[in-house]
Amino acid sequence: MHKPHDVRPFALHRVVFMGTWIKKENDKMKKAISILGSTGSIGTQSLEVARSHEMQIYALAANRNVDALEQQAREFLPKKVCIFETEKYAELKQRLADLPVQVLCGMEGLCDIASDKNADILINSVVGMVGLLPTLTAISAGLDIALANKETLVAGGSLVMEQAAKKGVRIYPVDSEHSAIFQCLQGNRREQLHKIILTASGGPFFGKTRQELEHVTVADALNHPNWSMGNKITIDSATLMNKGLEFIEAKWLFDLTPEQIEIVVHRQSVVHSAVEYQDCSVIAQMGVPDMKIPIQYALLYPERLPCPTKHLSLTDYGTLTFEKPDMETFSCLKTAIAAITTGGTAPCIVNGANEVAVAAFLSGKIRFLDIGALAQKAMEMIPATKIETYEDVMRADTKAREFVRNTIA
Ligand SMILES: NC(=O)C1=CN([C@@H]2O[C@H](COP(=O)(O)OP(=O)(O)OC[C@H]3O[C@@H](n4cnc5c(N)ncnc54)[C@H](OP(=O)(O)O)[C@@H]3O)[C@@H](O)[C@H]2O)C=CC1
Ligand SMILES: CC(=O)[C@@H](O)[C@H](O)COP(=O)(O)O
Ligand SMILES: [Mn+2]
Repeated sequence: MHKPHDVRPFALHRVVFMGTWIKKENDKMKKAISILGSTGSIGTQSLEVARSHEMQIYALAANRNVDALEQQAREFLPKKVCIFETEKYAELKQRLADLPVQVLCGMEGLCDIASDKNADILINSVVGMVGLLPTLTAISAGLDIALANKETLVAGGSLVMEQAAKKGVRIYPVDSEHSAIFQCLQGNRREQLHKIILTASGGPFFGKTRQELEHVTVADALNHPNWSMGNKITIDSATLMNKGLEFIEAKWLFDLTPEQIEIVVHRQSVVHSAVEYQDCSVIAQMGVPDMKIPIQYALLYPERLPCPTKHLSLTDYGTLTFEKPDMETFSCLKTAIAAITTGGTAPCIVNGANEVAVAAFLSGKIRFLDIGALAQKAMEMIPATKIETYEDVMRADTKAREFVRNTIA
């Protein structure tokens, strides 16, 4: 590995050429960003936002997509690049040999980037609870986080929020609903909040019966009506586990009780969520369904600059609809709410079971309804325990994964 670069490249005013850093004094828009999960749906849209505001990219990380990572490294000239899969390290290093970039790998590499305060903010957009340790590492280092990786909060929300508060680290929500809630909370008194209204699209199977869901295919489940996203979250949207994970994410981000969270199915995904205050005023955040809006808000908060997306035309929609979710057919939602009501490691168990079950569904090993059944069974069979440390979370996650693997085998 070559010698790391100047460790304080952003401290001074510099205007630089040919791939070195541009940092203008007093220019708050020109943030330096590190992205974990840069090759995914959120990662690439984050880079679009960064490109449109000429932000600096300090570091990039992916799982195993060497082609995309190489291309991103050539365009954005980061100081550090990490590939999680160690078997891909030598190839990436060789491909980037002509660039002044430090190439890292594995969890060590992710945590190196997460703790590097040459960046102003870390976007955590990896998929799965593998994102928890980098999140905790960024918090220990005192680095602010734009958090898309909801599994981090589902599995270890108590640890994350406690440590962020202790360190004074800001966690900006990227998830569209949570960004909406965060936006609706601005300028109002938190103690006067009555409840939040978390909207759900209902996914591709809205209105279907369990019998109709028995033989749906992977392609059917990946056909989300409004959003183009990575495979795992798209399946979660189809089972409504995504809304269950978001219920738990909202609980931790905004310090709510389960009773303060209402889920409403809103098929158009235009109202991204709403909050109701004690005076019965409901404030909603709306916009076209495009993740670049919440990503940009997280990165530029509190600024509201032009975003590379479309303006919302309400008359193009005409009608916006709101309905109750069907928790009997979409049992994942019920299971996730039961898990956070139980507390401790229960949400982590449901999350771990769901991650393995979704992967099994995507590879054709189980059927669609098995996902919810496995998550529920894991929660029933594995006793929930208190979370005091990261190891407590990891133990529960491992048990849940083993349980599902053994049940499927
Ligand atoms: N997509 C969306 O619109 C939304 C997503 N989210 C949340 O954001 C997160 C990311 O979702 P999305 O972008 O859709 O997912 P994708 O599957 O599109 O992308 C996942 C990204 O994470 C990388 N990755 C996976 N595992 C690791 C690892 N161990 N180490 C480093 N990188 C890793 C992947 O790399 P590689 O390409 O090499 O596999 C890829 O860059 C999820 O938690 C999701 O729930 C939240 C709201 C909306
Ligand atoms: C874009 C985003 O934030 C997703 O989490 C979205 O919410 C998925 O849609 P569902 O409402 O169908 O889960
Ligand atoms: Mn969401």
